[in-house]
Amino acid sequence: MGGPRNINEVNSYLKNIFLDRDIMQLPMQNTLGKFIANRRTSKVQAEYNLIGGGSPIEKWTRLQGKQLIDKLDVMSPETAPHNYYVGFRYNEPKTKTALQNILDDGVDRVVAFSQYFQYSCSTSGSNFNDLYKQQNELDPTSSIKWSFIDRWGTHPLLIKFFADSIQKSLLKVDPDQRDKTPILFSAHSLPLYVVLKGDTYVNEVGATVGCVMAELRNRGVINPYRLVWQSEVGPLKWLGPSTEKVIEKMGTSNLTKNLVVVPIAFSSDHIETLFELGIEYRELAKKSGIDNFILTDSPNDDPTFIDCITDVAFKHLQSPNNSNYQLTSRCHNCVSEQCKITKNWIQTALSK
Ligand SMILES: C=CC1=C(C)c2cc3[nH]c(cc4nc(cc5[nH]c(cc1n2)c(C)c5CCC(=O)O)C(CCC(=O)O)=C4C)c(C)c3C=C
Ligand code: FES
Ligand SMILES: [Fe+2]
Repeated sequence: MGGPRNINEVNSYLKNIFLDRDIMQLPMQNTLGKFIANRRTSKVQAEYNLIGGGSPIEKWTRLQGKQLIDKLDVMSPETAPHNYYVGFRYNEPKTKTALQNILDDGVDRVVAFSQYFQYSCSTSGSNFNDLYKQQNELDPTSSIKWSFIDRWGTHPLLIKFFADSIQKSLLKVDPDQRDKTPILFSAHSLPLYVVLKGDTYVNEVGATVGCVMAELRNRGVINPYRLVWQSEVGPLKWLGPSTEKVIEKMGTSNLTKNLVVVPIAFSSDHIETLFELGIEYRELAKKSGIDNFILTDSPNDDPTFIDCITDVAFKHLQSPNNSNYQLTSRCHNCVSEQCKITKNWIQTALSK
């Protein structure tokens, strides 16, 4: 997604989100999207002010990219030297900027590596659609050989990262309460109509949670757990149960005084982890009677996570077409002409 680097970029960042037809379709989108973005700007600016005045996403993504290519140069000398480019969707450096830099550098082989572990047409799908449009404009003769990493939510090192950080967090609970402490996995929600369209995200987040819990059970961890959904915006019906309501009820019904919350769908910190979970829901938990609210760390530059993205890229370079058929398949009820065009391009690019 990217994020505003300072509060002056919040308005254009929100406009870009509300004008993206892959994430939402509004009547008279050009007018209504801008209107909603303008109305939300001061609220979102205040939230960014509480987390340091801007999004840390570019800092984390560059640290991840740099460490990934350094490791890859050693592991895969036959495909070296490697380089990384950051392409965000709603704020600079956008995909268009990254692609222009790639072309200026004379690169002829590129892996489009989605940093969302779990695929949704509203996130990764929107980015692949944008990538198609930008390359069609800037590189119409297709001088670049492309391949795609579209989902990796059950990679063993990703599972290890989450299992390790949950175990570390449980150590912050008194031993006599530790095994009973609920683990709440929280992911960004989807409007229900997107789920019914056939979007695979909910399923894929569930798969990540299932693998993390299987690993923890193997290690003898017996805690109860739930998967809950955060950050709904606007009047639509969204997938529940909502993170906010579950935290509140767990506290007010006296179910627990300790809670471990795990952001399970984000590769680095941003407003949803730092503000929504770290400030807003921490306060809500406290008010509801949960004294010990423990938020696990986002992957950021954790060494296990860096090993994970390196391994994902390394395996991909050895076998670049292995996600081909899943990525080119479409949601059951997809009516988007753009999805069709992008998926045709991906199919053609992979067979080159
Ligand atoms: C990781 C998964 C995400 C999914 C799936 C997702 C779907 C989705 N989001 C919106 C609308 C908004 N999302 C906004 C912010 C936002 N969304 C995600 C992640 C997913 N979204 C992140 C990480 C962020 C925050 C980024 C940051 O600022 O650091 C916003 C803007 C914020 C606001 O106005 O409050 C909107 C709007 C929809 C409609 C949707 C599925 C269709
Ligand atoms: S909306 Fe999922 S493929 Fe088009
Ligand atoms: Fe979102």
